[in-house]
Amino acid sequence: MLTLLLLGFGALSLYVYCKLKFKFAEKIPCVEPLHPIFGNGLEFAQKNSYEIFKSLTRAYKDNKRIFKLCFGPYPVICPTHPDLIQKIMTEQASMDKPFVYDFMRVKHGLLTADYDEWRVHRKALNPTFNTRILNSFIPIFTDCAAKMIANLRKHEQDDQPVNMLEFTSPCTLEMICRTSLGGKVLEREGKQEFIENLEIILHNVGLRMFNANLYPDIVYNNTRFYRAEMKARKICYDFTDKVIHEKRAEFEKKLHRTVDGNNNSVKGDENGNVVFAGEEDDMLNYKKPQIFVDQLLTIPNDGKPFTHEEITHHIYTMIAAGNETSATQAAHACLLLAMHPEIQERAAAEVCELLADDVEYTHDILKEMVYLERVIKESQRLCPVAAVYGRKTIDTIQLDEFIIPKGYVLLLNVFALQRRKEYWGPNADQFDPDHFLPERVKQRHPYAYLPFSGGPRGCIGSRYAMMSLKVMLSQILKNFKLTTDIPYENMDFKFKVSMHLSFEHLIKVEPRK
Ligand code: HEM
Repeated sequence: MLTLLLLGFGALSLYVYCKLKFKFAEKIPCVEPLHPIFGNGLEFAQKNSYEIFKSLTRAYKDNKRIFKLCFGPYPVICPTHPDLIQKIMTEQASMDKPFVYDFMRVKHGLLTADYDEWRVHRKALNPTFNTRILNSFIPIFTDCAAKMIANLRKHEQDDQPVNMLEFTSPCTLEMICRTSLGGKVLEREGKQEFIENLEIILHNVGLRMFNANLYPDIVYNNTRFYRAEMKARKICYDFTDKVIHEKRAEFEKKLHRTVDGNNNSVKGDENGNVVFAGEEDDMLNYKKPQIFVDQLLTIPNDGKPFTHEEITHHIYTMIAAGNETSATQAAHACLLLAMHPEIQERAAAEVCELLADDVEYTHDILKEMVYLERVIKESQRLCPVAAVYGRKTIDTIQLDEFIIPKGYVLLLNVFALQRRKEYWGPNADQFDPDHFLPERVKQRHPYAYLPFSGGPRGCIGSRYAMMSLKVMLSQILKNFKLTTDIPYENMDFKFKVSMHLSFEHLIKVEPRK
């Protein structure tokens, strides 16, 4: 009897506590069906990641401004209107990331760092993605794309389609590894193991993010996924540690030479990078690619050099954030082009004219690929690889009449946002690159399109991604005609860390005459 009374009292206290704690969200519309104890959690637990994504998208489409999802009593706030999204993206109060980002185990990396650390690191790293540095990467992008084209050529006489992602993935991985760790990184001993184990890490992190039962460390750390992830991390870190140590030794040798040669003074470029003796011309004119790790070794981070751990976390963040996203987006764009022959021909005509006589890629040529840019943007609108992402409040923020306290998760679904007819018109679900004609862009809400997120914590690599995608896609279009048997209406998605097609990118490549 006493036990029953105690249990009853405990349950009542918990109920009252939750009622008071989550009172701020009481009037925010919620998604039905809502279980009295588990909230929406039960429904989610019974679904696979594909069905969860479908229900989430329906909920975002049905709600005009804001709604909530309840996991037990805990509310997750889901804004749907671009005004509210703009506020979230631009206010300091919502600049932090939810706990699931911690599963990546790169706490100093920009993607996951706590707000205070992120602010300092982002300020230091912004210049490492400036236009001149990005331009210094063009020869690397071109070389990696040429290898992808050579591999595709082996299939241009096949009757069977290829899976385009199998060609774009090695290409973007090589781009990101060479621009972040140096030109010869994928020629080193152990590179195959590095690539395979990187895949294991990314896969297992994604698996954990989409399985709430794997969230508690005590559960995950006792699974085979944890053991495989730790083993893979050791192999990858051993590989990159060696590269970073060698780079540091090289940096220190050059620094001594420079300091001695300049009577103990060191010159810096406009980003604060050290300019080494004998390399002034190359470095100040960005003739050599400005490799990310070299920059991390030289730029100050709030007056101090970056530590080995910080450098490692930044490198892995770039690889995790920039590789699969770009590869998948390139494959999506190819499939959409294969499904829309007229648009493909127009884009091909533009790139063939700009790249006639095999001219070398330059910043200006890439800038002139205006139609291709609209194609890429439209493919990011309809098939955004980063379709759902989150923020966490570090202070109270007002969204409409609701005051959201510190410590709550704000969940954004750009897949739903980028297909809303209010902003994209009656053909919102159609592939139409003219959605990005300058006059139409001007009329639209600036936060109705967010494939790279937005505001100060938006993607630092967005221009890198656009340049590398233009090089890859212009080479594919210049060399091949793409066709597919998959009708556009059948495009369907599944959800891992990023959004994927629920089938392969099966495309036939024929030589372009
Ligand atoms: C098509 C390709 C890409 C897409 C769609 C994309 C998308 C995004 C999105 C949506 C975010 C915000 C994520 C969040 O808040 O959870 C983000 C952040 C980030 N991205 Fe990208 N990205 C791409 C390519 C790249 C590339 C190539 C790099 C690096 C070379 C990169 C580096 C980063 C980093 C470091 C962040 C964290 C920024 C911060 O919090 O300050 N991304 N990206």
